[in-house]
Amino acid sequence: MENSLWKQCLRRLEQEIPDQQLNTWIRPLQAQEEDGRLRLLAPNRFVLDWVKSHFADRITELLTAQRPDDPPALELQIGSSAVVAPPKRRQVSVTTPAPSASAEQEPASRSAASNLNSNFTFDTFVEGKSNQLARAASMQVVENPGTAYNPLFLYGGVGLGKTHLMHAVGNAMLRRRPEARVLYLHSERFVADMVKALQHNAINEFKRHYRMVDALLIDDIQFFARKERSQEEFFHTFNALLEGEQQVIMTCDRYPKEVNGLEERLKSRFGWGLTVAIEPPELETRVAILMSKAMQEGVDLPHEVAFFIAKRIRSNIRELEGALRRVVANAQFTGQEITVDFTKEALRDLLALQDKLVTIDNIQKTVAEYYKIRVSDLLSKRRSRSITRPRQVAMALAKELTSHSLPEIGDAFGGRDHTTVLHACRKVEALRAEDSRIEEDYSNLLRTLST
Ligand SMILES: Nc1ncnc2c1ncn2[C@@H]1O[C@H](COP(=O)(O)OP(=O)(O)OP(=O)(O)O)[C@@H](O)[C@H]1O
Repeated sequence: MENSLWKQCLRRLEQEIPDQQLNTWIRPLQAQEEDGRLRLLAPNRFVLDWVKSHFADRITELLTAQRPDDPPALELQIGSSAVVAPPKRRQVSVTTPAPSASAEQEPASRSAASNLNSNFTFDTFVEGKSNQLARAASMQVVENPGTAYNPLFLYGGVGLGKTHLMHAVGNAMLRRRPEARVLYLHSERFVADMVKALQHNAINEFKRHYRMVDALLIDDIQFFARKERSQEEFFHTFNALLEGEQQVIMTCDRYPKEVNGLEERLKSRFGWGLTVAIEPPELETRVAILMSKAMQEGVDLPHEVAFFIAKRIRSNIRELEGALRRVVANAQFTGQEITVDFTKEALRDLLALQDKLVTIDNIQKTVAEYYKIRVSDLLSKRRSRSITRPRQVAMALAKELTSHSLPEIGDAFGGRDHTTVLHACRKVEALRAEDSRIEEDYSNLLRTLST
């Protein structure tokens, strides 16, 4: 059967490796099997090197386990088995109108035309575990635009910094080469422009406009879903840019393969470059972001206040910024000092709303559903691993997400002692550090419960 070796490996790897890592490193690989050999084609050197150093041994093990008597050889190389050839390294010939004199003389007006937000730079982007890879890949794109990772595909939930990073690349490219043509736009704008061009019989100008850029930054491509004509146009624009080694950066609120109503050929082509997730930031990063935003605003934010806000607001960075803005505005308005008590008061409605949303009841239901067990199991005395682990996770979540005390949490879990809850919290903390599956489960649950 075609690719059966790889399919079996993949099934195992899917159980062993967290989803974000699978999406970035494993799923973009294309497999070819012949004469007892498995050849894996990586879209670029970065993916190739990473797979070689992090996964090749494990893949070899899995192959050997499938055929212990005659272990298949593993070959890793750059390439694509797509029916349509991947982009060639040649310049595409587009008719580029001569730049206008004013644009030549004033790089600033270029950047205005780029639609870039000059505040979204690498300097103002706080690095954390949740965005490390995305940030590193973005910086690489600045170093080698059009060739390092093309396209660069950033995905993740709302308000996590995708747009910020994309603009940071654009701004850095312009700083290096003020004459570069960098264009940022939202996918909706692409669709609207195309409709207008069709109405005015100007589709050729439309094509030319988008194809003459050095870098096209296009946000929220989930908006292309079910818009066939726009996808068609985007597909051609995208191919032309890739062929010309012009950089394409895209963002999306989810992994491209999970966007319904997006053509398969687009989805598969998006994987030719690098696809990286931005995850919700962990507590330390949220604190660092708040401190950095406050500093930019010239506000003296005590560390314990940043910590308090970051602990209570977890859903996304936009909300975090909103909360900070509210506290700062209140302080300026009333002339009071920013303390934890002042912050509690300023954010009272917001925090009350959160408390209402995240109850122990809610946590138990969500955890039970996630692990496919019953809420009554969580509250029971049963001690099998399949029940105790979810129970410990639920207790740790209750401690992290609500303001209930340990005895109260113990009570809510079938009348357990507070030391049992404390033990559960420590156990889960240790497990998260050493077992990536538990870490992934915990972050998934945190995300579900805090949005
Ligand atoms: N790591 C970070 N450091 C500093 N600020 C950040 C960081 N991540 C996000 N932000 C800020 O959070 C806000 C929301 O980020 P952004 O608009 O980039 O989110 P997004 O992921 O594109 O969301 P959407 O999908 O809604 O467009 C911005 O003001 C941005 O500056």
